[in-house]
Amino acid sequence: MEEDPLAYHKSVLQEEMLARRLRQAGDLRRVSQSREQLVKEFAIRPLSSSPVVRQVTRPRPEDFYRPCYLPLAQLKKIFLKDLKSETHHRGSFLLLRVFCQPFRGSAVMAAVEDETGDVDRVALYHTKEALRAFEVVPEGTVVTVKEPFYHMEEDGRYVVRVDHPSDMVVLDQHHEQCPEQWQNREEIQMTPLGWKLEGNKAFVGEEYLEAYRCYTRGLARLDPNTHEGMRDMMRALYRNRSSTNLQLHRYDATILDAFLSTSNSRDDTSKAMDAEAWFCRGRANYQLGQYADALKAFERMLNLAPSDLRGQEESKRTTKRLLEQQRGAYDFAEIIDEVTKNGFSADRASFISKTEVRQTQDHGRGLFATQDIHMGDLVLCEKAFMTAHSDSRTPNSTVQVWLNSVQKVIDNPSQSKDLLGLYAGEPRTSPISAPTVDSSPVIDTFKVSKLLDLNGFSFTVGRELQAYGTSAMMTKTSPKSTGLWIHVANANHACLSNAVRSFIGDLIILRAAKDIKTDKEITISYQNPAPLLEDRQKVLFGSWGFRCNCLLCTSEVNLGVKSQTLAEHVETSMAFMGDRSPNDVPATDSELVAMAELVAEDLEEVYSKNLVHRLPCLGMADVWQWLSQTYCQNRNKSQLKRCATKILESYGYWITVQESSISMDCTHGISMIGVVDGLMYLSLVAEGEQKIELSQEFKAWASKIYKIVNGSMMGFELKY
Ligand SMILES: C[S@@+](CC[C@H](N)C(=O)[O-])C[C@H]1O[C@@H](n2cnc3c(N)ncnc32)[C@H](O)[C@@H]1O
Repeated sequence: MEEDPLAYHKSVLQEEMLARRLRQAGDLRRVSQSREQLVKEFAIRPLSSSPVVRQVTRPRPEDFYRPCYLPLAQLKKIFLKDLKSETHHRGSFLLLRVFCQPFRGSAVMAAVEDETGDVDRVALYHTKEALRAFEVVPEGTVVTVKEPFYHMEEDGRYVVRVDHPSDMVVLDQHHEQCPEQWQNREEIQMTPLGWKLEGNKAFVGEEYLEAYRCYTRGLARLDPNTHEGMRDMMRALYRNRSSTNLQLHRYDATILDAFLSTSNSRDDTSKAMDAEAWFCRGRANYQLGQYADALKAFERMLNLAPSDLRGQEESKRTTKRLLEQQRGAYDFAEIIDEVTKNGFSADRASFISKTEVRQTQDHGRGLFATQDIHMGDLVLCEKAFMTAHSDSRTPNSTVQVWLNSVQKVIDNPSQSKDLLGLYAGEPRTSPISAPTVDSSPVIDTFKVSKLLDLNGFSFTVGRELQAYGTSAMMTKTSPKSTGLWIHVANANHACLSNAVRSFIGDLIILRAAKDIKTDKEITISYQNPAPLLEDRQKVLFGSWGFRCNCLLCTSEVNLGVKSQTLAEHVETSMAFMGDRSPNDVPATDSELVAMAELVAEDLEEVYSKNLVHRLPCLGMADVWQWLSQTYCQNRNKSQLKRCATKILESYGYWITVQESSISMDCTHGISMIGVVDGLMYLSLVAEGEQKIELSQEFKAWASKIYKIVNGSMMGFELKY
């Protein structure tokens, strides 16, 4: 293979950089730029207004380090001059002021000074993607960087690198650590009313972070024990901040502020204000998936303001969510219509009550059935914790899911336990919420990156409207998306699984692929099972760090399926079919058909023991499919019947036909679209033989399997 000169060049540079880092590690910082140089650099950078492609990459495990878990009060102040290269300054903090407008590259870059006037740069990684740099750290902001890491970046320049957002604490002007020289006199003298008005101005201008800061400063100026007039001001600031938090998706804080703003007084003005607070509370509960609490909040709101249309609408919407949550009452056709219009987001509740997370014997936690679930039934439907879709600006959806998940739990610490409880590799830990230090939850961003690898799913949005398995479905779709579903993430893998997953917008759907008894573990296949055992194990080990020992995998070892022979036959079969589409095979070309029959016969021979045990023989499914399609075109019904039955057997489904009824042994079946094809061929043959009832029964089975594989019936009639 030819070597890519660019890749080679890049790897040489990386090695040189690493060598430089190692050489300089522990050396005292050398000043590399003056304040004037930085002012110039930062004045130019924000001017680039063209949309940037975010080149944020996920860190390599060898670069992981832990966040600071100590409060500021227990850390020792150091200055920029004390920094050492490639060093985590454990037990210390820097006190800095941002002196230029920051800009966003792969990180938010800020030019900072310390109290001695020394200057440098801070790179803030992993901040919320949607925020502009000046919203994250506006010019003039006073910050502390806890346990700073002084690191050489790709361009060969050093920065104070912040990977865990909680390692940087923004200080209020009144904070005891904020030096007088950096205090803004005008701001210090502003009254709570002044802050409220400033906040309102920012809110109207949709500068929600700024509005939040203003209301917070206003509240900090208030003495809660003052007279009633001031209490009204305090409630107003809380109420306005509650609405602001709602806009910022900070739902925990919305609820708390709304609570603190209610007066429960009976005069009309207070009632109107309290109604607004209950509304915010209800909306926040709704967004957190706490529908029962949301409904209560909207009822309280409507008690105070019975004719409020927003309250009426919200309470109707919430009632629907409760029904979905309790009964799994979904109209999937309606949801598909909605998600295709709404950027692939479904306003729906999760239905997970038929399942429970429990400890398994040897695979950590797993998902278990709390009731009997019939084949084809909905096991669960879960709304995503986070999804992201690739686009030209942010080509990597996994990076977005990672950053937005980190931000989501920083904004809503009540959800941190759900996220951080997911499996992130050995050792397994029991779920705990992120600790709050210096008023902000400490989230280890690297841990979130790691758990995303083990728990995230990649999927393709836009498929919902197409018939499953058609070329339209494969081609008329958006690029890859990534999603995280907290409950489903507990499901373990089996190639021979008893449930199948599918996606509609940001909902994941699990349907039972066979009857599942109460207390049985529910498994899904993490990948489309490849015909060869080694291929399956390679992917599972490479991506999830385990080897599968499901019945299919162990049988292929124990039943002596000779991997080498099988691999050769599967390869022959693939090569044969790869060259020829059945559409191009003339009806008269019996030689080709005979060749395909020989390939199939050889494969049956290799799989003979699997067949006796009615286990799937995935390597021969394609050739039977090819033959079925050819016989179908040639209108050779008896051969079609034989080959279609073989397709089903390849996937582990065994049918017995008695008169006009059929029974299917699905014990070891793997639900894939090929099974639906096989059943529809059989339906066609029966129809040709005038056995209408039998034909209908095959079609009913076909639609059942289609629904399992596709999640809904969308596209079935279109395809068959
Ligand atoms: C998405 S998590 C599933 C839940 C996980 N068992 C837990 O304790 O949270 C994926 C991890 O579960 C384990 N796992 C899943 N299926 C397995 C299997 N069939 N055999 C062994 N380990 C499995 C692996 O450690 C894998 O990386």
